[in-house]
Amino acid sequence: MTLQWQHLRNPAQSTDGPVVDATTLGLDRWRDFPRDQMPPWNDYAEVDAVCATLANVPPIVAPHEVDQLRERLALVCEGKAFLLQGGDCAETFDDNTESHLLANARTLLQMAVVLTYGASVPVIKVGRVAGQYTKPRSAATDALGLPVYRGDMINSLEATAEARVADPQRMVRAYANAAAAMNMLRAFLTGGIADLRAVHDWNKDFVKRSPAGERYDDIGREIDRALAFMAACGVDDEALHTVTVYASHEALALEYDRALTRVVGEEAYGLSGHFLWIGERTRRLDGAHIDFISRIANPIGIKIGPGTSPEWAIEACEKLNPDNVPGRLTLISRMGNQKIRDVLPDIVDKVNAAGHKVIWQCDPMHGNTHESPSGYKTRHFDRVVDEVLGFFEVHRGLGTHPGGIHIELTGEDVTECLGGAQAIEDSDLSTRYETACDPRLNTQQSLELAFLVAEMLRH
Ligand SMILES: O=C[C@H](O)[C@H](O)COP(=O)(O)O
Ligand SMILES: C=C(OP(=O)(O)O)C(=O)O
Repeated sequence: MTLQWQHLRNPAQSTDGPVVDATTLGLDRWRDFPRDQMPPWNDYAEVDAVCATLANVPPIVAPHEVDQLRERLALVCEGKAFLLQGGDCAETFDDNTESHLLANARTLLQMAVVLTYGASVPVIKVGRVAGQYTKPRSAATDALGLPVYRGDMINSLEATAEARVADPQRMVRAYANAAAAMNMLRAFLTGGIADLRAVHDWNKDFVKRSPAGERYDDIGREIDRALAFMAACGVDDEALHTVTVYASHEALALEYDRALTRVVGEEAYGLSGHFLWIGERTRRLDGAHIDFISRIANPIGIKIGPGTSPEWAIEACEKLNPDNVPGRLTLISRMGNQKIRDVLPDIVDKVNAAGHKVIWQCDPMHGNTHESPSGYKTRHFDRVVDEVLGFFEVHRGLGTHPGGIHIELTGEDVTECLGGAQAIEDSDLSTRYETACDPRLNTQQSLELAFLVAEMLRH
């Protein structure tokens, strides 16, 4: 099955200019609604000044790319493609390096190859990248009694009271870092690294020696043979040499996302990223985040935790996708492996029965976090896999499409999540525990998961 390229409108090339303005589109109505996880800004005049600057900068992504992603996601909605979304829990300015970005991108591409090859399904690739600089938190203070770290866009991870003050200037740094990341990814992904002929180079040395790395290399050899066959037949296609990875982040610091919103023609586009999502902690239907995201044309996601009712989900669909556009809305379940089989079926069943076109995506990370005996925030690979299994079981049972997975991962050899073929134990966590917030799957664990998901998709 191949993705059908459609003719895409490029509103940025329109000479007509906006035909409606921000006020008509209600882009600032969110300011009047209750807002959870508010960044503790001290100086609102400075916030306004920063936003005025960001309102005039070139955006991170382009409107036609946003439209393209929505159209591709429509295929996921129709059961003809799979959505793979992943990246850091929290991007940091320090780690916004070429090597880190490429390592993460390569891991995502490896997973995509395993899924595409293993399940013969087109895979839409979306990174948690170029903007994932904010974090919702459970408490306002950390274990030391300091204001909690809320992501590099807001304050610093450094454990001092001074570093934890929310600094509006960090939004400018976040923008600059996001722009640099997006620029680099665009250049590299179309400039050879994503070429399927380089599929073996994506396998880093530390992964090659793992069982998942070996299986991956086997696929690589089969792809080599297939490419040689196609070349011999004279078949070549751009899709074999370049890849599109879209950028996504949680729309949490609304000042930032609003400042990077542009009105194009009759619509507003949140151009801080292609795909924006609202988290479990900020999804109140009468709140600021839902209002803001309801007014932009991007494909959007909403995290749904174990406390979600089918009625809530239906109301969210009505509010966020009143025209029932396929590809517009993704419901990202993050229930925990022990709850998904009980809570998700009713939601899927009723949303479906109400006729709402949504993508069902599974985030098997956020419902499975616990503190290890040695005090690390961690997740066990078995529970992650079990939640994905549960997700597939629910959809198989209802005859609906398990549309995608949403993972916190890194291309580094970290030890943040327990288990997997490396059998990471509690005593190993301290070896390379590097996340700024939540534990991520390392490359080997990510690949293992991709093989398992490919099998689930195949069946
Ligand atoms: O990534 C998600 C949240 O920011 C995170 O799980 C909240 O973590 P906390 O409970 O440590 O605040
Ligand atoms: C905070 C996140 O998730 P959730 O809102 O599901 O907790 C996240 O994905 O970074």
